[in-house]
Amino acid sequence: MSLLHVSGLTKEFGDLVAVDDVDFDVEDGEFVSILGPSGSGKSTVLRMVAGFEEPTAGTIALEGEEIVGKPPFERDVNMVFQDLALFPHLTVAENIGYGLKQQGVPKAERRERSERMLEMVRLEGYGDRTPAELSGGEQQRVALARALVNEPALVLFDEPLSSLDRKLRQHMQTELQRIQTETDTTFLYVTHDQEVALAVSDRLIVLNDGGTQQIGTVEDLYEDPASRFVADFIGDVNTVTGRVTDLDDDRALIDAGTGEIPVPRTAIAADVAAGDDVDVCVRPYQVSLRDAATTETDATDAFASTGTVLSRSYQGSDSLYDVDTDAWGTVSAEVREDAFRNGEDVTVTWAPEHVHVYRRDDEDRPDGGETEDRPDGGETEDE
Ligand SMILES: Nc1ncnc2c1ncn2[C@@H]1O[C@H](COP(=O)(O)OP(=O)(O)OP(=O)(O)O)[C@@H](O)[C@H]1O
Repeated sequence: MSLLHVSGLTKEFGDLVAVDDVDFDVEDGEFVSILGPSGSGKSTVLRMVAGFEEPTAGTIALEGEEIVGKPPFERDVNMVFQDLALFPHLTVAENIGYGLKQQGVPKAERRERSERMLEMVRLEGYGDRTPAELSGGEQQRVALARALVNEPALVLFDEPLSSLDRKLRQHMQTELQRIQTETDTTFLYVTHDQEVALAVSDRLIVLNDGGTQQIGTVEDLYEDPASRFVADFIGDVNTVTGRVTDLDDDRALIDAGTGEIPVPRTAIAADVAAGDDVDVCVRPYQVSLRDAATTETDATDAFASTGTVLSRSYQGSDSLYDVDTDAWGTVSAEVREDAFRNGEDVTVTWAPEHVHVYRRDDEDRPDGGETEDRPDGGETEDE
Protein backbone atom coordinates (compact mmCIF):
# COMPACT_ATOMS: atom_id res chain seq x y z
CA MET A 1 0.00 0.00 0.00
CA SER A 2 1.29 3.42 -0.95
CA LEU A 3 1.50 6.10 1.71
CA LEU A 4 -0.46 8.47 -0.55
CA HIS A 5 -2.74 7.25 -3.31
CA VAL A 6 -4.34 9.87 -5.55
CA SER A 7 -6.83 8.76 -8.18
CA GLY A 8 -8.89 10.64 -10.76
CA LEU A 9 -8.19 13.90 -8.96
CA THR A 10 -9.99 16.77 -10.68
CA LYS A 11 -10.61 20.38 -9.71
CA GLU A 12 -12.78 22.79 -11.64
CA PHE A 13 -13.04 26.49 -10.88
CA GLY A 14 -16.13 27.46 -12.91
CA ASP A 15 -15.25 26.67 -16.53
CA LEU A 16 -11.55 26.25 -15.79
CA VAL A 17 -10.29 22.69 -15.27
CA ALA A 18 -7.29 23.43 -13.04
CA VAL A 19 -6.53 19.75 -12.30
CA ASP A 20 -7.66 17.13 -14.80
CA ASP A 21 -7.97 13.48 -13.78
CA VAL A 22 -4.59 13.14 -12.08
CA ASP A 23 -3.39 9.79 -10.66
CA PHE A 24 -0.23 9.20 -8.66
CA ASP A 25 1.20 7.36 -5.67
CA VAL A 26 3.83 8.40 -3.15
CA GLU A 27 5.62 5.62 -1.28
CA ASP A 28 6.66 5.77 2.36
CA GLY A 29 9.96 7.66 2.71
CA GLU A 30 10.00 9.01 -0.85
CA PHE A 31 10.84 12.54 -1.95
CA VAL A 32 8.45 13.24 -4.82
CA SER A 33 8.23 16.55 -6.66
CA ILE A 34 5.36 17.93 -8.71
CA LEU A 35 6.94 19.95 -11.49
CA GLY A 36 5.25 22.06 -14.14
CA PRO A 37 5.00 25.57 -15.53
CA SER A 38 3.05 28.33 -13.83
CA GLY A 39 -0.68 27.61 -13.85
CA SER A 40 -0.30 23.87 -14.51
CA GLY A 41 -2.23 22.96 -11.35
CA LYS A 42 0.62 22.01 -9.00
CA SER A 43 -0.48 24.08 -6.01
CA THR A 44 -4.10 23.05 -6.47
CA VAL A 45 -3.10 19.37 -6.24
CA LEU A 46 -1.10 20.09 -3.10
CA ARG A 47 -3.91 22.13 -1.53
CA MET A 48 -6.35 19.29 -2.12
CA VAL A 49 -3.99 16.84 -0.39
CA ALA A 50 -3.65 19.30 2.51
CA GLY A 51 -7.40 19.85 2.69
CA PHE A 52 -7.48 23.56 1.83
CA GLU A 53 -9.37 22.82 -1.36
CA GLU A 54 -11.99 20.14 -2.02
CA PRO A 55 -11.75 18.14 -5.26
CA THR A 56 -14.53 18.27 -7.85
CA ALA A 57 -13.89 14.55 -8.39
CA GLY A 58 -11.42 11.87 -7.37
CA THR A 59 -10.04 10.27 -4.24
CA ILE A 60 -7.06 10.91 -1.96
CA ALA A 61 -6.06 8.11 0.40
CA LEU A 62 -3.40 8.59 3.07
CA GLU A 63 -2.13 5.39 4.69
CA GLY A 64 -5.08 3.60 3.12
CA GLU A 65 -7.70 5.97 4.52
CA GLU A 66 -9.79 8.33 2.38
CA ILE A 67 -9.14 11.92 3.48
CA VAL A 68 -11.31 13.92 1.07
CA GLY A 69 -13.86 15.75 3.18
CA LYS A 70 -11.73 15.79 6.32
CA PRO A 71 -10.61 19.21 7.59
CA PRO A 72 -6.86 19.96 7.26
CA PHE A 73 -6.11 19.49 10.98
CA GLU A 74 -7.52 15.95 10.89
CA ARG A 75 -5.12 14.91 8.12
CA ASP A 76 -1.72 13.55 9.14
CA VAL A 77 -0.11 16.10 6.84
CA ASN A 78 1.71 19.42 7.34
CA MET A 79 2.49 22.04 4.75
CA VAL A 80 5.42 24.44 4.35
CA PHE A 81 4.10 27.47 2.51
CA GLN A 82 5.93 29.65 0.00
CA ASP A 83 5.66 32.67 2.32
CA LEU A 84 6.46 30.37 5.31
CA ALA A 85 3.52 31.83 7.31
CA LEU A 86 5.46 32.13 10.58
CA PHE A 87 3.67 33.99 13.37
CA PRO A 88 5.66 37.25 13.75
CA HIS A 89 4.63 37.88 17.37
CA LEU A 90 5.65 34.42 18.60
CA THR A 91 9.20 33.30 19.33
CA VAL A 92 10.88 30.66 17.21
CA ALA A 93 10.22 28.00 19.87
CA GLU A 94 6.56 29.05 20.16
CA ASN A 95 6.18 28.94 16.39
CA ILE A 96 7.56 25.41 16.26
CA GLY A 97 5.48 24.29 19.25
CA TYR A 98 2.25 25.94 18.06
CA GLY A 99 0.69 22.82 16.56
CA LEU A 100 1.63 20.76 19.62
CA LYS A 101 -0.09 23.35 21.85
CA GLN A 102 -3.26 23.04 19.74
CA GLN A 103 -3.07 19.28 20.34
CA GLY A 104 -2.83 19.84 24.11
CA VAL A 105 0.78 18.72 24.52
CA PRO A 106 2.09 20.00 27.91
CA LYS A 107 4.46 22.97 27.92
CA ALA A 108 7.61 21.14 29.08
CA GLU A 109 7.25 18.51 26.37
CA ARG A 110 6.56 21.22 23.76
CA ARG A 111 9.74 23.01 24.78
CA GLU A 112 11.77 19.81 24.63
CA ARG A 113 10.44 18.73 21.23
CA SER A 114 10.93 22.26 19.80
CA GLU A 115 14.53 22.22 20.98
CA ARG A 116 15.10 18.82 19.40
CA MET A 117 13.70 20.14 16.12
CA LEU A 118 15.90 23.24 16.34
CA GLU A 119 18.88 20.94 16.65
CA MET A 120 17.67 18.94 13.67
CA VAL A 121 17.52 22.07 11.49
CA ARG A 122 20.81 23.33 13.01
CA LEU A 123 19.38 26.34 14.82
CA GLU A 124 20.30 25.41 18.38
CA GLY A 125 19.95 28.41 20.71
CA TYR A 126 17.60 30.35 18.40
CA GLY A 127 14.40 29.45 20.30
CA ASP A 128 13.89 32.81 21.99
CA ARG A 129 14.31 34.96 18.90
CA THR A 130 11.39 36.24 16.84
CA PRO A 131 11.15 35.49 13.10
CA ALA A 132 12.16 39.10 12.30
CA GLU A 133 15.51 38.42 13.97
CA LEU A 134 16.32 35.61 11.50
CA SER A 135 17.71 35.56 7.96
CA GLY A 136 15.59 34.18 5.10
CA GLY A 137 17.38 30.83 5.22
CA GLU A 138 16.93 30.58 8.99
CA GLN A 139 13.21 31.32 8.64
CA GLN A 140 13.01 28.45 6.13
CA ARG A 141 14.49 26.14 8.72
CA VAL A 142 11.99 27.25 11.36
CA ALA A 143 9.09 26.64 8.98
CA LEU A 144 10.49 23.19 8.28
CA ALA A 145 10.93 22.45 12.00
CA ARG A 146 7.33 23.52 12.62
CA ALA A 147 6.09 21.17 9.87
CA LEU A 148 8.08 18.22 11.24
CA VAL A 149 7.67 18.58 15.00
CA ASN A 150 4.49 16.52 15.32
CA GLU A 151 5.91 13.79 13.07
CA PRO A 152 3.30 13.87 10.27
CA ALA A 153 3.08 11.02 7.75
CA LEU A 154 3.59 13.48 4.90
CA VAL A 155 5.08 16.98 4.57
CA LEU A 156 3.92 19.14 1.67
CA PHE A 157 6.06 21.97 0.30
CA ASP A 158 4.75 24.75 -1.93
CA GLU A 159 7.81 26.37 -3.55
CA PRO A 160 9.43 27.22 -0.21
CA LEU A 161 12.88 27.93 -1.66
CA SER A 162 11.86 30.29 -4.43
CA SER A 163 12.66 33.46 -2.45
CA LEU A 164 16.24 32.40 -1.63
CA ASP A 165 19.28 33.30 -3.70
CA ARG A 166 20.84 30.54 -5.77
CA LYS A 167 23.61 29.61 -3.38
CA LEU A 168 21.35 29.43 -0.34
CA ARG A 169 18.77 27.51 -2.36
CA GLN A 170 21.35 24.90 -3.29
CA HIS A 171 22.43 24.64 0.33
CA MET A 172 18.82 24.19 1.47
CA GLN A 173 18.32 21.46 -1.17
CA THR A 174 21.06 19.47 0.50
CA GLU A 175 19.64 20.24 3.92
CA LEU A 176 16.14 19.13 2.90
CA GLN A 177 17.51 15.77 1.83
CA ARG A 178 19.51 15.35 5.04
CA ILE A 179 16.53 16.28 7.22
CA GLN A 180 14.19 14.02 5.26
CA THR A 181 16.54 11.09 5.73
CA GLU A 182 17.14 11.78 9.42
CA THR A 183 13.45 12.23 10.24
CA ASP A 184 12.39 9.38 7.92
CA THR A 185 9.48 11.46 6.61
CA THR A 186 7.79 11.49 3.20
CA PHE A 187 8.01 14.73 1.21
CA LEU A 188 5.76 15.95 -1.61
CA TYR A 189 7.31 19.06 -3.08
CA VAL A 190 5.81 21.49 -5.59
CA THR A 191 8.02 23.64 -7.79
CA HIS A 192 8.27 25.15 -11.28
CA ASP A 193 12.07 25.12 -10.92
CA GLN A 194 13.43 22.04 -12.66
CA GLU A 195 16.86 22.55 -11.11
CA VAL A 196 15.44 22.12 -7.60
CA ALA A 197 13.23 19.20 -8.60
CA LEU A 198 15.96 17.31 -10.43
CA ALA A 199 18.38 17.83 -7.56
CA VAL A 200 16.24 16.58 -4.70
CA SER A 201 13.60 14.14 -5.95
CA ASP A 202 13.40 10.37 -6.02
CA ARG A 203 10.60 10.70 -8.54
CA LEU A 204 8.88 13.53 -10.38
CA ILE A 205 5.32 14.13 -11.49
CA VAL A 206 5.29 16.47 -14.50
CA LEU A 207 2.07 18.44 -14.94
CA ASN A 208 0.95 20.62 -17.82
CA ASP A 209 -2.46 22.26 -18.19
CA GLY A 210 -3.76 20.35 -15.18
CA GLY A 211 -2.91 16.93 -16.66
CA THR A 212 -0.11 14.46 -15.96
CA GLN A 213 2.55 14.37 -18.67
CA GLN A 214 4.83 11.79 -17.08
CA ILE A 215 5.76 10.27 -13.74
CA GLY A 216 9.20 8.79 -13.18
CA THR A 217 12.72 9.11 -11.86
CA VAL A 218 14.89 11.97 -13.05
CA GLU A 219 16.69 9.50 -15.29
CA ASP A 220 13.40 8.22 -16.80
CA LEU A 221 12.31 11.73 -17.66
CA TYR A 222 15.67 12.78 -19.04
CA GLU A 223 16.52 9.67 -21.02
CA ASP A 224 13.04 8.69 -22.13
CA PRO A 225 10.69 11.68 -22.12
CA ALA A 226 7.12 10.59 -22.85
CA SER A 227 6.21 13.76 -24.73
CA ARG A 228 7.73 16.68 -26.53
CA PHE A 229 6.65 18.79 -23.57
CA VAL A 230 8.68 16.71 -21.08
CA ALA A 231 11.70 16.61 -23.42
CA ASP A 232 11.68 20.40 -23.49
CA PHE A 233 10.81 20.98 -19.86
CA ILE A 234 13.37 18.65 -18.30
CA GLY A 235 16.89 19.66 -19.29
CA ASP A 236 18.03 21.10 -22.60
CA VAL A 237 17.11 19.61 -25.94
CA ASN A 238 17.65 20.33 -29.63
CA THR A 239 14.59 19.99 -31.79
CA VAL A 240 14.56 19.74 -35.56
CA THR A 241 11.49 19.17 -37.67
CA GLY A 242 11.05 16.29 -40.06
CA ARG A 243 8.55 14.01 -41.72
CA VAL A 244 8.00 10.27 -41.36
CA THR A 245 8.24 8.88 -44.88
CA ASP A 246 7.83 5.24 -43.89
CA LEU A 247 7.10 3.34 -40.70
CA ASP A 248 7.05 -0.33 -39.72
CA ASP A 249 7.39 -2.34 -36.49
CA ASP A 250 11.17 -1.97 -36.39
CA ARG A 251 11.98 1.46 -37.68
CA ALA A 252 10.81 4.69 -39.25
CA LEU A 253 12.41 6.58 -42.09
CA ILE A 254 12.64 10.21 -41.13
CA ASP A 255 13.51 13.02 -43.46
CA ALA A 256 14.71 16.03 -41.52
CA GLY A 257 16.08 17.80 -44.58
CA THR A 258 19.22 15.66 -44.92
CA GLY A 259 17.79 12.55 -46.57
CA GLU A 260 15.87 9.61 -45.12
CA ILE A 261 17.42 8.34 -41.90
CA PRO A 262 16.29 5.02 -40.38
CA VAL A 263 15.32 5.55 -36.71
CA PRO A 264 14.51 2.65 -34.34
CA ARG A 265 10.79 2.26 -33.56
CA THR A 266 11.57 2.48 -29.82
CA ALA A 267 12.64 6.12 -30.30
CA ILE A 268 9.30 7.06 -31.82
CA ALA A 269 6.19 8.05 -29.86
CA ALA A 270 3.33 5.56 -30.11
CA ASP A 271 0.93 7.97 -31.82
CA VAL A 272 3.26 8.76 -34.74
CA ALA A 273 2.07 7.51 -38.14
CA ALA A 274 3.63 7.43 -41.61
CA GLY A 275 3.30 10.81 -43.31
CA ASP A 276 3.25 12.74 -40.00
CA ASP A 277 5.22 15.90 -39.44
CA VAL A 278 7.39 15.27 -36.40
CA ASP A 279 9.75 16.91 -33.94
CA VAL A 280 13.07 15.08 -33.70
CA CYS A 281 14.61 15.82 -30.29
CA VAL A 282 18.20 15.12 -29.25
CA ARG A 283 20.04 16.08 -26.07
CA PRO A 284 23.14 18.28 -26.56
CA TYR A 285 25.37 15.63 -24.95
CA GLN A 286 24.39 13.16 -27.70
CA VAL A 287 25.54 15.54 -30.44
CA SER A 288 29.07 15.09 -31.84
CA LEU A 289 31.24 17.65 -33.57
CA ARG A 290 33.92 16.90 -36.10
CA ASP A 291 36.30 18.98 -38.10
CA ALA A 292 34.48 19.59 -41.41
CA ALA A 293 37.65 19.25 -43.45
CA THR A 294 38.33 15.70 -42.28
CA THR A 295 34.84 14.17 -42.23
CA GLU A 296 32.43 13.02 -44.85
CA THR A 297 29.21 14.98 -44.78
CA ASP A 298 27.03 12.70 -46.89
CA ALA A 299 26.38 10.07 -44.22
CA THR A 300 23.11 8.28 -44.85
CA ASP A 301 22.70 6.45 -41.53
CA ALA A 302 23.06 9.36 -39.08
CA PHE A 303 21.75 12.88 -38.76
CA ALA A 304 24.55 15.08 -40.09
CA SER A 305 24.96 18.64 -41.26
CA THR A 306 27.80 21.01 -41.89
CA GLY A 307 27.86 24.22 -39.88
CA THR A 308 29.88 26.98 -38.31
CA VAL A 309 30.70 27.36 -34.62
CA LEU A 310 28.79 30.36 -33.25
CA SER A 311 29.90 30.22 -29.63
CA ARG A 312 31.59 28.05 -27.08
CA SER A 313 31.21 27.98 -23.33
CA TYR A 314 33.48 25.99 -21.10
CA GLN A 315 31.62 23.97 -18.46
CA GLY A 316 34.16 22.17 -16.36
CA SER A 317 34.69 18.77 -17.96
CA ASP A 318 32.65 19.62 -21.10
CA SER A 319 32.31 22.44 -23.56
CA LEU A 320 28.94 23.57 -24.88
CA TYR A 321 29.03 24.72 -28.49
CA ASP A 322 26.29 26.47 -30.42
CA VAL A 323 26.66 25.67 -34.10
CA ASP A 324 24.84 27.37 -36.97
CA THR A 325 24.05 24.32 -39.11
CA ASP A 326 23.14 24.41 -42.78
CA ALA A 327 20.23 22.00 -42.28
CA TRP A 328 18.64 23.01 -38.98
CA GLY A 329 19.72 26.43 -37.74
CA THR A 330 21.32 26.55 -34.30
CA VAL A 331 22.16 23.20 -32.69
CA SER A 332 23.80 22.85 -29.26
CA ALA A 333 26.49 20.22 -28.72
CA GLU A 334 27.98 19.32 -25.35
CA VAL A 335 31.28 17.62 -26.04
CA ARG A 336 34.46 16.62 -24.25
CA GLU A 337 36.80 18.06 -26.85
CA ASP A 338 37.83 21.64 -26.43
CA ALA A 339 39.18 21.71 -29.97
CA PHE A 340 36.88 24.00 -31.94
CA ARG A 341 37.07 27.76 -32.34
CA ASN A 342 34.36 30.30 -33.02
CA GLY A 343 33.88 30.64 -36.78
CA GLU A 344 35.33 27.20 -37.50
CA ASP A 345 33.57 24.94 -40.01
CA VAL A 346 32.42 21.69 -38.40
CA THR A 347 30.19 18.71 -39.03
CA VAL A 348 27.39 18.13 -36.54
CA THR A 349 26.13 14.56 -36.18
CA TRP A 350 24.08 12.39 -33.91
CA ALA A 351 23.06 8.76 -34.01
CA PRO A 352 19.45 7.80 -34.82
CA GLU A 353 19.18 5.74 -31.62
CA HIS A 354 19.66 8.89 -29.52
CA VAL A 355 16.65 10.80 -30.79
CA HIS A 356 13.10 10.98 -29.48
CA VAL A 357 10.47 11.60 -32.12
CA TYR A 358 7.07 13.14 -31.38
CA ARG A 359 4.15 14.03 -33.58
CA ARG A 360 4.34 17.72 -34.27
CA ASP A 361 1.68 19.40 -32.19
CA ASP A 362 2.37 23.06 -31.64
CA GLU A 363 -0.09 23.52 -28.80
CA ASP A 364 1.53 20.87 -26.64
CA ARG A 365 4.78 22.73 -26.20
CA PRO A 366 6.11 24.97 -23.44
CA ASP A 367 7.00 27.72 -25.92
CA GLY A 368 3.59 27.62 -27.61
CA GLY A 369 5.18 26.38 -30.81
CA GLU A 370 7.14 29.45 -31.81
CA THR A 371 9.60 28.35 -34.43
CA GLU A 372 11.81 30.12 -36.84
CA ASP A 373 10.79 29.45 -40.43
CA ARG A 374 13.74 28.65 -42.57
CA PRO A 375 14.07 29.06 -46.31
CA ASP A 376 15.33 25.50 -46.76
CA GLY A 377 12.08 24.09 -45.42
CA GLY A 378 13.58 22.97 -42.12
CA GLU A 379 12.64 24.74 -38.94
CA THR A 380 14.49 25.04 -35.73
CA GLU A 381 14.46 26.78 -32.42
CA ASP A 382 17.16 28.40 -30.47
CA GLU A 383 17.26 26.55 -27.18
N1 LIG B 1 -9.27 29.65 -6.05
C1 LIG B 1 -9.18 29.69 -7.39
N2 LIG B 1 -10.18 30.20 -8.14
C2 LIG B 1 -10.13 30.23 -9.48
N3 LIG B 1 -9.08 29.77 -10.20
C3 LIG B 1 -8.04 29.26 -9.53
C4 LIG B 1 -8.03 29.20 -8.10
N4 LIG B 1 -6.87 28.62 -7.70
C5 LIG B 1 -6.18 28.35 -8.82
N5 LIG B 1 -6.87 28.72 -9.92
C6 LIG B 1 -6.46 28.56 -11.32
O1 LIG B 1 -6.15 27.20 -11.52
C7 LIG B 1 -5.01 27.05 -12.38
C8 LIG B 1 -3.94 26.26 -11.67
O2 LIG B 1 -3.44 27.04 -10.58
P1 LIG B 1 -2.29 26.54 -9.61
O3 LIG B 1 -2.04 27.62 -8.62
O4 LIG B 1 -2.65 25.20 -9.10
O5 LIG B 1 -1.08 26.42 -10.62
P2 LIG B 1 0.47 26.24 -10.29
O6 LIG B 1 0.95 25.23 -11.25
O7 LIG B 1 0.66 25.99 -8.84
O8 LIG B 1 1.05 27.66 -10.69
P3 LIG B 1 2.21 28.54 -9.98
O9 LIG B 1 3.50 27.82 -10.26
O10 LIG B 1 2.10 29.83 -10.73
O11 LIG B 1 1.86 28.64 -8.55
C9 LIG B 1 -4.59 28.47 -12.74
O12 LIG B 1 -5.14 28.79 -13.99
C10 LIG B 1 -5.19 29.30 -11.65
O13 LIG B 1 -5.47 30.62 -12.11
